[in-house]
Amino acid sequence: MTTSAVRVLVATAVPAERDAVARALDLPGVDVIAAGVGPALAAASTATALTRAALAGTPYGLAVSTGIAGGFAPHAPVGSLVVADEITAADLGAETPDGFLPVTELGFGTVTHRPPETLVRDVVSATGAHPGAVLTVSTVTGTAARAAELRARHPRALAEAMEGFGVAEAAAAHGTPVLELRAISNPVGPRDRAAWRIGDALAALTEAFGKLAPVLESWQPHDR
Ligand SMILES: O=C(O)c1cccc(C(=O)CC[C@H]2O[C@@H](n3cnc4c(=O)[nH]cnc43)[C@H](O)[C@@H]2O)c1
Repeated sequence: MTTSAVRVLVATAVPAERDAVARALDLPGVDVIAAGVGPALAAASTATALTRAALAGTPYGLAVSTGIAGGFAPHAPVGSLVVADEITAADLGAETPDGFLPVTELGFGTVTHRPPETLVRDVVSATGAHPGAVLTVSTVTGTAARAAELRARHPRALAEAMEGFGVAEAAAAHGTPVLELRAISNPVGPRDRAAWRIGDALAALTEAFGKLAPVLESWQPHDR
């Protein structure tokens, strides 16, 4: 028996990232959208796309959050790739005199989604991406102190970006597996926007998705 490829929704934040991915991924059944910046808009856009496809009788079997990201030095240098084995909302919770409490410790919701292990392994093999935790933040880190605080709370964190958890929440609501792949454009730390290597990171993203095409074409949800 032959199995057909699952439909894949790839969500970037901005059009430049969408175009970098689309340059390498021209496959039937793969849609690449610019879903907006930040977890809320990413979740809304992703949920809308997933719902539309489901109502049309052509549901997606995988949602991918991707784009550029900040990397935690020295683990994820500029120009490298990171694939999330854990997508964690790093600032969803409450500040207390004793430190940060995630919403889960307040008795609500979830702060982590885990992509399928086999898919993460396949992405590592195909692209050379480093596997680790990718944090989702609503505020880009701008100081060394905040970077150190995040790493202390999440010792496995390799990168931070602003959309992964939103895409993952939307995917989870549809029972759809999720993946997050990031190309590092800047170190997480003191703000120096002029030093962001956006062009290099977008080129790395295009190269990665070129290598990923056969992985996405052959992946099946039961491989989870
Ligand atoms: O100005 C441009 O040409 C341009 C091209 C592509 C992308 C951008 C963005 O500004 C994307 C914003 C997007 O990037 C992620 N990101 C990148 N670095 C970090 C970081 O250090 N901390 C958190 N997020 C980061 C994030 O997902 C943003 O949505 C501009």
